[in-house]
Parts: sequence; C-alpha cells; structure tokens
Amino acid sequence: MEGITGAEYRAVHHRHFPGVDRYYMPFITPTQDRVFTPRELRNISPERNAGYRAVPQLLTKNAGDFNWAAGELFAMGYDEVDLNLGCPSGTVTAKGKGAGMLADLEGLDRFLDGVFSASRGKVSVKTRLGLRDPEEIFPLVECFSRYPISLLILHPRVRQDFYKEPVRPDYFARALEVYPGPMCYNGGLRTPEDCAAMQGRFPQVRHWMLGQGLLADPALIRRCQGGPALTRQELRAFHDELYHTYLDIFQSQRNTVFHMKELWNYLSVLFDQPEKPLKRIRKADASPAYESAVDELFTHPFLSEKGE
Ligand SMILES: Cc1cc2nc3c(=O)[nH]c(=O)nc-3n(C[C@H](O)[C@H](O)[C@H](O)COP(=O)(O)O)c2cc1C
Repeated sequence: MEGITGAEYRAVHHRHFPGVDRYYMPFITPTQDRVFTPRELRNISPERNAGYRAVPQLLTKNAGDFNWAAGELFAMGYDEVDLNLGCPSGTVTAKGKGAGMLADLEGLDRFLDGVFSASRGKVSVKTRLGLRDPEEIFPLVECFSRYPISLLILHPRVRQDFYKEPVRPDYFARALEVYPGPMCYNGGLRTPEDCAAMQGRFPQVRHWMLGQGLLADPALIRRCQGGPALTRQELRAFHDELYHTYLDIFQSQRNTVFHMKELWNYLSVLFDQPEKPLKRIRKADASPAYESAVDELFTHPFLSEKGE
C-alpha cells in the first residue's frame, strides 16, 4: 500500500508476524526514461526484500514501459509482476492509468496483448469491478480471459466507490463463475470472522489479499489460523523495530515520524480511548514529542483486553 508497506515495513512485519505468503509492493510508475528512481530502487532491491516473497506492482498504461520494468524486475529475480488496474486516485485515473484503464476496454485489450506477447514471467492483475457500474466486470472478465494472467486479484468495488462504499461480494461471486483462471479476493477483511465468512462463501478461492485489516492488526493472519490475539508487548516490539529501522534508513526524525503517523491511522483502533495521545502523535514532528505520545498511548489497554 502506497506510502505504508515499503521494504522496511515488509521486512519488520515478516520478522514479527510470519505468515504472509506474498507481499504485494506499493505500485511504482515506470516512465519512458527507463530508469528506476532511488526511492523505487530502495523498495524493489532484492537485498531489501530477502527472506520473504515479494511481488512488485506496476502502474502504467504503456505496454512498452511495463515490459521494460517487468524485464528488469524478472532479471532481479522476481518471479511475478503485478499490474495495477485498481488505483482510484483522481490524479492517476485522469491520466487513464490504474482504475482509469477500465474505462477503455479496447485500449486495455491492446495493452494486455502488448504485455503478454512479450512477457518473460508471471504477470498478475489487480482490478476493480469497473469505473462506475459493477456490471462492467463482465466484459472486463471476458477480456482478461484471453490472457494467461497468473492471478486475477479482484477488489469488488468500482472506482467511484473509492475505499468508502461497501464492497460488493455478490459481484465477486458472479465474476468467479465466469472467469476461468485463478482468482484472489480482496476487500474489507478486517477480522478473523470476516475472513472465515468469505472463505465459507467462496471455498474454491485459494488466494486472499489483506490490506487495511492487516495494517490495523499485524497479527491478523495468525488469528485467522486460530492463533492468539496480538498483545501490547508484541505491538510495542514491532513498533519499536520499525521506528528504529526508519530512523536508521531515513536519517531524519521528521520523515520517520511522518511514516509512523500513517501507520497509527490504522493501529490506533487497537487501543481503548486512543484520541488524546493520537492527537499528540499527529502533532509530533520530531522524535521526543512522538516517543512521549506513543508511550502515553501504550499505557491505554487494548480494546481486546478490556472485555477479558
Ligand atoms: C493508503 C492506501 C494505499 C494503497 N496503495 C495500493 C497500492 O499501491 N497498490 C494496490 O494494488 N492497492 C493499493 N491500495 C488498495 C489496497 O491494496 C486494497 O485493495 C484496498 O484497501 C481494499 O482492501 P482492504 O479492505 O483489505 O484494505 C491502497 C489502499 C490504501 C487505503
């Protein structure tokens, strides 16, 4: 997820909470310059992604740019590259990229033809149901069916739903009936109960992608597998290692605190009455203020501990 689940997050998460079988990276946008930026290189370098399976994701509407970047990534040793057809952001869709590509079926078909006729490795696709109308998924699935997509990850919302409107699992069910290849479900899985309910509904689906639910509870997969709930001590250890890793890499308290704030937007739901210290975290712009606010938050009980 853009801005949050970079290489540092993935490595620290994997060390503390093993169980993710593939981390999909935040998208990178290849350009005609045919170079990765230093920031992109930090995210994709194989050394920083060692010890777990990572899948780089590309956001582009140009098949030549996709093929160049995918070729470089396969040469680095990645065995799968993902295509982003889901990003709903206005600046992305206005350029006809991300979910914007779903608006032009013929253009998408030409793009996929250009990608799959040249591809030297597995290409997966992350998509939404369409731009405005969920019925758009049916012609889209027909188009996807013509290509050897290694995994079709379907987030059952349209672009206009952004991340706000409810997910539409009924449309996932209908797409599953007609799409012949492997599919992955993504969207709104926040608790072990959510995961169990969807797995019960779609027993034939073998791939499940977690997003915001895993950010809010880094131990969600362990819990889905019947393991114990996250403890405050575990969260503290995870937090502290991530925070110190960022300080080392960025050599900037401000940048580190900025990154940690993004994560607290999700993690704060674990605590009882997080509002006051959370406000202090959001105001902090250097380590002393940030650390003191985090210490305060960790004196609050976990919501899960309250009822016990
Ligand atoms: C802040 C943010 C950044 C995201 N960045 C990406 C991204 O880079 N690539 C991608 O495929 N999806 C991205 N997503 C979408 C998520 O991967 C996921 O599809 C979406 O949040 C729905 O699933 P969830 O309910 O499990 O989070 C992002 C979502 C958010 C909220």
